[in-house]
Amino acid sequence: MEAKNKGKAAAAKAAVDNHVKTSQVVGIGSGSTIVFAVQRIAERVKDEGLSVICIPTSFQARQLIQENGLTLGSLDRNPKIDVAIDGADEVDKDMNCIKGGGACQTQEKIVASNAKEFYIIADISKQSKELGTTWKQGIPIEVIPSAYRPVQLTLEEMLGGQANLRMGVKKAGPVVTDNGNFVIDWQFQSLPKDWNKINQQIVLIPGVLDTGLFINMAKKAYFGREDGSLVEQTK
Ligand SMILES: O=C[C@H](O)[C@H](O)[C@H](O)COP(=O)(O)O
Repeated sequence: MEAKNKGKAAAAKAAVDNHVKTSQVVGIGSGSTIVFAVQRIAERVKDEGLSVICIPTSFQARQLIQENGLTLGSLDRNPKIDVAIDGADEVDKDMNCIKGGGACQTQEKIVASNAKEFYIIADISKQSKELGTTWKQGIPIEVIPSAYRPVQLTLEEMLGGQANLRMGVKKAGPVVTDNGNFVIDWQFQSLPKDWNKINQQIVLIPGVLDTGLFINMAKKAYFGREDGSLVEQTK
C-alpha cells in the first residue's frame, strides 16, 4: 500500500472501530480517506454482523456505500445521525477544519451537523497549528450558478484576496457540485484571525449555500502516519 494510504487506512480503522456500533445511523463523508472507513465498516459487517444505516454526503459516498454492500439511508428517512466520519483538507489544534477539496462540503456539513458525534480521519499532512496555513487552494464556497460573479466581487471587496471560480479537469467550464452549483475558492491575502466571523460573513452573502469552514464541529481527529501509527487529537 502507498505510504500516505497507510496513514489514511490507520486513521479510518481507528475511528470506525472506536465509534461505530451496531444499530447506528452513520454519516459517510467524501474523498479518498473515507474509502478506507467504508471498507472497514464492510469488514465489520462481514466479520461481526455489525448492522448500520449509512447516510451519504455525496454521489461518491452513495456509490461507495452501495459497492461495499452496506445499507443506504437518507436524511429524509434517517434525519438523526449517531456518528459521522469524514476526511478533511486541514485541521487545526482547536479541531476547526477546511473541507471541500472535492466540492462536497455542503452535504458534508449538513450530515455532520445532524450527527451526535463527528470524527475526522486524515493522513498526518492535514494536521495544522493554525487554520489556513497548509491548505493553500482557498476556502471552498458553494454558490448558486447565477450568483457566482456577484459573489466573487463581494468576497473580494469585503474580505480582500482572490475569489476563483473552480474549473473542471477533463471537463470544459466550471466544476458543478452534486447539488448543481458552482464552487468559488477564496484565497485570502492575510491569514484571518477569527475564522468563525469570516465563515458567518461569507454564509450571509446572497447566493452562497455554505462554506468548507467547519468551525467547532468535530469531536476528535485521527491522523495516520505513513508507518501506520496514529495521532489522536481532541480540543
Ligand atoms: O469535498 C471533499 C471533502 O471535504 C473531503 O472530505 C476532503 O477534501 C478530504 O479529502 P481526502 O480524504 O481525499 O483528503
